[in-house]
Amino acid sequence: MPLLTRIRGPRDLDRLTLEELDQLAEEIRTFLVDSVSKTGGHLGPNLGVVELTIALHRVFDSPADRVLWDTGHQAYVHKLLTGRQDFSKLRGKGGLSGYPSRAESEHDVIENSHASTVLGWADGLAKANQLLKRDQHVVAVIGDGALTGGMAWEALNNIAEAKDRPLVIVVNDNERSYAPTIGGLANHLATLRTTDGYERFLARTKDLLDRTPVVGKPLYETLHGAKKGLKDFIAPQGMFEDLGLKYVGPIDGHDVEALESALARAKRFGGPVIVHCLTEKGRGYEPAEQDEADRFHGIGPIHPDTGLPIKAAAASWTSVFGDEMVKLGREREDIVAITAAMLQPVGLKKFADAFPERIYDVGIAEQHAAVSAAGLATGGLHPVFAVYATFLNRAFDQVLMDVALHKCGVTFVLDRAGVTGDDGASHNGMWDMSMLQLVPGLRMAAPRDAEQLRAQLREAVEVDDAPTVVRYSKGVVGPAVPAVRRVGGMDVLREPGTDRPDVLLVSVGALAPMCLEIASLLDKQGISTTVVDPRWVKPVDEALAPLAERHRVVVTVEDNSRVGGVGSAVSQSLRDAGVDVPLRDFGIPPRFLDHASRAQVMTEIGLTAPDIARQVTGLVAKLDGRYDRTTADEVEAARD
Ligand SMILES: Cc1ncc(C[n+]2csc(CCOP(=O)(O)OP(=O)(O)O)c2C)c(N)n1
Ligand SMILES: CC(=O)[C@@H](O)[C@H](O)COP(=O)(O)O
Ligand SMILES: [Mg+2]
Repeated sequence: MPLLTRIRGPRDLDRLTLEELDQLAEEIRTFLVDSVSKTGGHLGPNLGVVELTIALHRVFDSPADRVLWDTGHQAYVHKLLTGRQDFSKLRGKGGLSGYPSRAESEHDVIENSHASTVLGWADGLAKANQLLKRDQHVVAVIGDGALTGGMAWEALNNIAEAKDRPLVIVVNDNERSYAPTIGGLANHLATLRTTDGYERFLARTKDLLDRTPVVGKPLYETLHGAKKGLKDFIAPQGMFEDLGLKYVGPIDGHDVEALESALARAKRFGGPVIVHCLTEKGRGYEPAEQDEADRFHGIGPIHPDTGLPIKAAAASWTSVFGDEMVKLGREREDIVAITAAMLQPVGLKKFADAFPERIYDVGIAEQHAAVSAAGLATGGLHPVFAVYATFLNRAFDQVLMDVALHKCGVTFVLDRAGVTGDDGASHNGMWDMSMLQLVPGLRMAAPRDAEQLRAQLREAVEVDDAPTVVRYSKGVVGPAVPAVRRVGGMDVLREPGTDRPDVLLVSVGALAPMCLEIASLLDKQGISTTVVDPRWVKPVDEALAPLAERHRVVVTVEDNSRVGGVGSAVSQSLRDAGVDVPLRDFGIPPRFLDHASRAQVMTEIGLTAPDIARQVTGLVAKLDGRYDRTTADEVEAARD
């Protein structure tokens, strides 16, 4: 009799026997593989937390108690057990989010997918419970990878201070982020893992003594009672206990009974307590268990029986970057690379294989990566820090005050810039070109195709007295877009034969093909358009003002927030140059975008050729004093 479909909420777990719980775990794994192999998603992390999530929801009473997830990519099982079992459109428009979502469920709290924040949330909630005398347990699940993030230690420092403030921290230790987790913390967790922990000793002793009841029970009670001395003897003080946190573990993270026992003890403790659980990423699905790269951390659709991807990988922006980095590494010994626990996803694996002594994986620690890069540059090297655009947000101050203030030659390569879509609001790389406009001296490039990516990366690493940024989209790199001619540092991609064209369209980065389509649509309306790619969007090229002056209107199009982006910078630059030409900037609206495919999101926010062409047509019509809906509707018709 299937069990999973009979679980409508966590309390339905209470009536299950241990055998039924094992069956449920098996059903969940089968469900995850069947479903996520179709939709793509974080299969490996979720296969690793099946028993842990079951035990959490049996010991704690969500939503009365709060169960919090760090990063949230491993919350699929949590969703299955809290009334959400339709994964058919996971991460798709109208489907379940790939992360916790308050709109989906009262069981969800943290929606963002940025790592290392859960302990901060938990600290705040625990403080609120204490002040408001609320009888609520707070449980925070954090992975070993997320524990390498600085914010986690800021929170732990606070949590450890209040011995009387209940808070359960579950360390989900699978020894991996994508790749094996690096650093001193990982080594310490390994020590704790291998030390025959007090809990395991007790469990073994209990098991042994249960088999000899006459001697067993009193002896077990004595051992349990002598726990302080025994524990110190068996399990040397770990870092967590040195901090003042009670430590329970290591616990087999796939043994529901052991997990429930440990979690129940932690629940009763009455202060901050760490439950160290040992899990296996990808557990129960052989292709994932065998995958040494990242245990199927995040996958696209796969053949469930083999684990092989349905679609062969095409040339991506990431792979173009990775290949060029290897060439650069051969040409220049001073070039080193940095990743924040994402060596493979940012395309630095080949560089690492070629130059193992010149790659630094700093863990999920983007702030440290930026400051360390300032140190590397000051030490005579040229660091290239490759990171997803959205994850650089948290290192803004380090870029500003450590790298830029000290005029360090550091190159930041921002992958997944612009709308990414299916990973939801917190993953879109939509803030970088606004945020980095603020950094004095920083130079920023947005390549339009593979050739420009290679060229602009090379230009960037030549700069040794300021931070440089190269940012590009997620996924398959677009078609080559040739230039008609170069003006200043900019490439003219298309120009009409007239002396004073109507529109100067400033095309930023990977949107070049769309901008050329806009120009074609405008042609149909009798509107002449010059398309220019600035290549380096910061600082604004001095040649732009005189070029703009020869047009009736300037239009900018960028895959970044409209607020403070390239459009704003161009507008300010033209004003400063005394060029009084109307400007209309198109970009991402300053709001959080729900998960959907990139194309669906771009359509929804009107960042498409027909939408922009229609609006520009209306703008030009207004200039001609002949604006009416009809004109705009004509372009609407041009969509087809
Ligand atoms: C600030 C930030 N940097 C990078 C990432 C990308 N990322 C997502 S999950 C992950 C690894 C997390 O490892 P861990 O916390 O151990 O969780 P596990 O996947 O092992 O369950 C990384 C680096 C992120 N989500 N947030
Ligand atoms: C949870 C997380 O932050 C990463 O796993 C992210 O989902 C990966 O994104 P890509 O799939 O674009 O590499
Ligand atoms: Mg991990």
